[in-house]
Amino acid sequence: MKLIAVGRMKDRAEVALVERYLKRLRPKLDIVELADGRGSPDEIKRKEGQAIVAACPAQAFVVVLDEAGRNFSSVDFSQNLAQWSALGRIPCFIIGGAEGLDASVVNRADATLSFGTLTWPHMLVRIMLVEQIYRAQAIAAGHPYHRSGRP
Ligand SMILES: C[S@@+](CC[C@H](N)C(=O)[O-])C[C@H]1O[C@@H](n2cnc3c(N)ncnc32)[C@H](O)[C@@H]1O
Repeated sequence: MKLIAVGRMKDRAEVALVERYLKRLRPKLDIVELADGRGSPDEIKRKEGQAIVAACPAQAFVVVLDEAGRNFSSVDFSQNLAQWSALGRIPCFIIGGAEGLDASVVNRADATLSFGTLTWPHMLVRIMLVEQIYRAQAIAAGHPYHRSGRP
């Protein structure tokens, strides 16, 4: 699996949180960090969008992180991730930068994933995504990391 994310994660506390889950993932998640674009907000989105689309493997199953995207329960996300992986296409997650995502990226999406209608900082989205991928794998494996607690 692959994650294409705009921006370099420098904060040690954030890096440690990503690493906490990243080292447990099977299959692994390769993270490709893209440099922040420069210029006006529109130019930034366009340049970052070009770089994101160029970094997507041709056959990838592209999952765009978007607050206007689809809300999954963790169990639903686990089942969908298994289905996407079974297609024989590499799941490729995308997180935009401070200006958000260009339409060219949203149009490339095979699926979208929302963490609610709140806008989150992109580095926090990265941390939450790797945790949810780990949770999805734990659910699929029947590992007790995930406890639904719901009746
Ligand atoms: C700081 S946000 C961008 C905000 C930008 N003004 C916009 O309207 O998209 C950076 C990235 O984090 C991700 N993101 C932020 N909030 C999200 C949410 N609630 N669900 C899913 N992804 C989110 C998206 O990929 C977004 O492009």
